[in-house]
Amino acid sequence: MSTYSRELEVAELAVQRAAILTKKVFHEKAKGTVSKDDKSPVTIGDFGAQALIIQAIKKNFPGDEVVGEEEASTLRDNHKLRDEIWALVKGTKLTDADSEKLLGGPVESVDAMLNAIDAGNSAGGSKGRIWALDPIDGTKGFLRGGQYAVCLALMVDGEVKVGALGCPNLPVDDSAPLTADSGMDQTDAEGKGVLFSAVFGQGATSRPLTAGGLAQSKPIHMKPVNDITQATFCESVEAGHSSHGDQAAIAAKLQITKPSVRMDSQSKYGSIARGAGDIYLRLPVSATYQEKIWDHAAGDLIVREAGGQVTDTLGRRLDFSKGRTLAENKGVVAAPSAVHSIVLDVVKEVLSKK
Ligand SMILES: Nc1ncnc2c1ncn2[C@@H]1O[C@H](COP(=O)(O)O)[C@@H](OP(=O)(O)O)[C@H]1O
Ligand SMILES: [Mg+2]
Ligand SMILES: [Mg+2]
Ligand SMILES: [Mg+2]
Repeated sequence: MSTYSRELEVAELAVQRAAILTKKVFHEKAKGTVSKDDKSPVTIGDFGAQALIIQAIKKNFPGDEVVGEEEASTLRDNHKLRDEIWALVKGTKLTDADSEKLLGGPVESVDAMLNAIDAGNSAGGSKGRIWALDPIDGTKGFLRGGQYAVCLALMVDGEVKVGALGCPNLPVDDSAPLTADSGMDQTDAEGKGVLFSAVFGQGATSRPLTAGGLAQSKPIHMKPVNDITQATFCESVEAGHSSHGDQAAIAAKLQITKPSVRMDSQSKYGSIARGAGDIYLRLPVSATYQEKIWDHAAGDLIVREAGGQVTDTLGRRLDFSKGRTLAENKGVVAAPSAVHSIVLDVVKEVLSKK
């Protein structure tokens, strides 16, 4: 067995199972949205997916820690919300019985569910085996029927070794043209739903996210950019997460005329890794915001294993060993290795003039 093959299998199946739950939530009218302290939304889908994934990790790798985005305190007070999530979690399993067994089976009780959610409380750091989990990345995209991703990565001694990204609303076809988030037309109909994954040193792959899809793994590679003026940029939909103005100035300096493709979540990393887009820029809007490790860990590895380079806007590799945030980084520049330095130079030039 190759290194981390069991971790990869568990990660892929756990992401696949969690995506069954998030899709179900999307198709129900009431998504059980609550606002967190920072005013960002969290839904019953985020909580349910976190519970299912941590359950699978703890059953398979009891000594591992998890840095998960969500925590259960709201649910301990709000029993209506808690019970809605429990009904979902209880009813979600993989259709393949052997795979379900590999994940360790169902969550046993409401209390076990709350405890699983709260087990995502690791402080992170540079020692040992720590998983980074974003049960729904791009919650705003999820709510509007756009892109979102179920994101899971294993870090060992602060370095990402395994990454899995489930993107229920991206096309399965790696060569499908990239389309900007445009709302309700991107729902998870047949033909939609892709799972990207990577193991350090072993390349990156994509496959259908749906049942049976795990056997259809294909290697993915970034597209060579022979003429930078023809490159396609991906950026956040939310102008508060990445500066659209700075992106436009950088594109103009590189003489890129194609409009950027705006999409929520780490689906941007997956899309450039398979050559549907070329460059992902995340340009800091606030001087104080620290990026969260769960928003980047899986995507960083998948892009690098597909032939890309990922740094921050100052050219430093993303450092996942600093705790729950990328405390030593500012923004993200992800591009094919051959053109990364060209893009980075222009990013530095534009940002230094501000
Ligand atoms: N001011 C800010 N700057 C950058 N990212 C931010 C931010 N505020 C929130 N985010 C993060 O942006 C993520 C979405 O990224 P994107 O814009 O690429 O879709 C959110 O993930 P969640 O949706 O999991 O909360 C959240 O963690
Ligand atoms: Mg969030
Ligand atoms: Mg996120
Ligand atoms: Mg999230």
